[in-house]
Amino acid sequence: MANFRSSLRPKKVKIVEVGPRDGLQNEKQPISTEIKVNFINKLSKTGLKVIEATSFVSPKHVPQMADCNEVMKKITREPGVNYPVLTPNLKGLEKAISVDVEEVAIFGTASETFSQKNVNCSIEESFSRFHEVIERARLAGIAVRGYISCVLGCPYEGEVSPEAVAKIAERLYKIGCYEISLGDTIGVGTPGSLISMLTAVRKVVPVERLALHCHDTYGQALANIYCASEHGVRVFDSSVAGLGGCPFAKGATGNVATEDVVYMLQGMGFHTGVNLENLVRTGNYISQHLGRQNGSKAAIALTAKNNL
Ligand SMILES: CC(C)(COP(=O)([O-])OP(=O)([O-])OC[C@H]1O[C@@H](n2cnc3c(N)ncnc32)[C@H](O)[C@@H]1OP(=O)([O-])[O-])[C@@H](O)C(=O)NCCC(=O)NCCSC(=O)C[C@@](C)(O)CC(=O)[O-]
Repeated sequence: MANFRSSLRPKKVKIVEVGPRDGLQNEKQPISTEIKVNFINKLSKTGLKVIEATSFVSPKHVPQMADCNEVMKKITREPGVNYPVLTPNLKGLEKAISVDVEEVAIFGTASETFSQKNVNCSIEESFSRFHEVIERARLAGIAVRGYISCVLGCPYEGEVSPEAVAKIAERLYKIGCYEISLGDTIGVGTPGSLISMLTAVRKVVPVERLALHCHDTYGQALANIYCASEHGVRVFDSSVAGLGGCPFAKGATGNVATEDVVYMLQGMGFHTGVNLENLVRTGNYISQHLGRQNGSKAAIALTAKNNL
């Protein structure tokens, strides 16, 4: 009976909403702090439990995130919702601590050239920074997530081997990242390349500690997420309305749209905790402010069907 009951319980997935950070970081038009704060506050009412709010990086490198302090001070933090931020170094972490963040993310890559373009240092140098961040975060009681970019291809070096990704994943895990997010930064991966990479990474990091972060440049993101879910991954990063792209990855387009991910996962029987209609309204809100159509197919369909 117990087994029968547990088989009826919906399987849980965690959605990490990266719209306010990955989604907006590459926007060339100025977006006011007020709009960002409204956007995050609306996301907070959708049932999402993790909303990556901003990044504490150099404003010279990423001007759109220059208001990180104000954003963190002005948002209404809902109980039970986590608002992680990106911190590439100790300077970013100290600033994040000053506004009471509870979780940060460090970001590495398996491609030397991408590392230089993104954070202006080698992979090895980036790990020296990570050690400092992890040590300080531990003292402050702050959880640290680790990203790896270019896991299925690099805009500068092309193919990236699964072994190279596994090596970085293992290092991030061993230095104390509680979760490793595998980023297909330029959206080139297919279920074929994803399985090879995931197989290599799962040998060194437990699958419960892995997340998948897909950009949808080649339209493969949902197929990749489905495939990863069949291989045990239960954490998926996405951006509402399909916003996004990395300023240091030529040709990178938006993240997979959260509305599409939620629609698919709920259809597969996963419990996401997300109210899809509220999510669609929030995606429409930010899309209107950016002056473009919502990039989610599910959102466009539901907006028309339900008059949202
Ligand atoms: C990493 C650095 C800071 C190195 O930057 P740098 O120029 O090599 O370092 P620096 O230490 O010599 O500092 C240069 C200036 O930046 C300042 N600075 C230094 N650190 C900070 C900081 N934390 N916050 C604010 N200011 C900072 C520092 O004080 C100095 O200011 P100046 O003296 O010239 O006035 C820089 O290269 C940088 O900020 N890069 C931005 C990287 C970034 O945000 N990329 C996008 C996010 S990653 C991503 O999108 C991929 C992901 C995660 O989504 C997954 C995927 O899709 O693959």
